[in-house]
Amino acid sequence: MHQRQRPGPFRAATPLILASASPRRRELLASLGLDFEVVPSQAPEPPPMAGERPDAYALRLARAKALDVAAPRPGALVIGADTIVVLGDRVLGKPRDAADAMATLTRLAGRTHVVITACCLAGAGGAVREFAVETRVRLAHPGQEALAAYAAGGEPLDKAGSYAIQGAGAFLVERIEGSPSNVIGLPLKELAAALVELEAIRPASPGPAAGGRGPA
Ligand SMILES: Cc1cn([C@H]2C[C@H](O)[C@@H](COP(=O)(O)OP(=O)(O)OP(=O)(O)O)O2)c(=O)[nH]c1=O
Repeated sequence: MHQRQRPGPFRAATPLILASASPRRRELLASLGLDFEVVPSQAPEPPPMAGERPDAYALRLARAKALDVAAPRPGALVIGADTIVVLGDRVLGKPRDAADAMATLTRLAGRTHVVITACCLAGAGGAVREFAVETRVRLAHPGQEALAAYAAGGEPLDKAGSYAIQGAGAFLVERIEGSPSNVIGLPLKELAAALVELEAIRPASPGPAAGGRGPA
């Protein structure tokens, strides 16, 4: 699938591929103004290994997704990412069903957790840049009834941590420290900086509306 370019602060300077099936990641990357292909990775997402740090785990999955898509596609820069929710030292992935979502939300409610999104930028020769970004999120406890209704509503099902700050799940969010886009699936500030440094993207030239002085 091809994501058409739309207005935004950057332009692609090299062919870019987003190795993701996530519509949120597609939207976030497109918001930068970039033209790119979408090729979801078929890499498996195994659970963390014993003793593996959460950021190392997220990086391992992001790398597997990027390399899976990059290997047969020379000349492109591939972006792979993985988002996990971490409470204490426990990694909470996507829920199996509404009951599992309710169990996760009950654990998270009234507490602060960390959302980690790891990104791997890779070419056919291997990974060229990797980083993991953390955002701290404190969820309120709105009461069991509201939690159960939200868990049953469907939105939590494909989301790490069983909530979506960009959707109805915003009603749960008491405080967020760090990048909001990182929680939704891509840390846009860090990703744009890495892509600029690799000369894979560059600032877009300002359109006619920018630059000149408007009416006083
Ligand atoms: C906490 C939170 C997670 N999420 C989403 C982001 C990710 O899409 C998802 C975590 O799953 P991931 O396994 O990171 O990604 P994915 O399976 O959706 O897509 P792919 O592996 O093909 O790239 O949870 C939100 O959209 N909003 C939120 O507030």
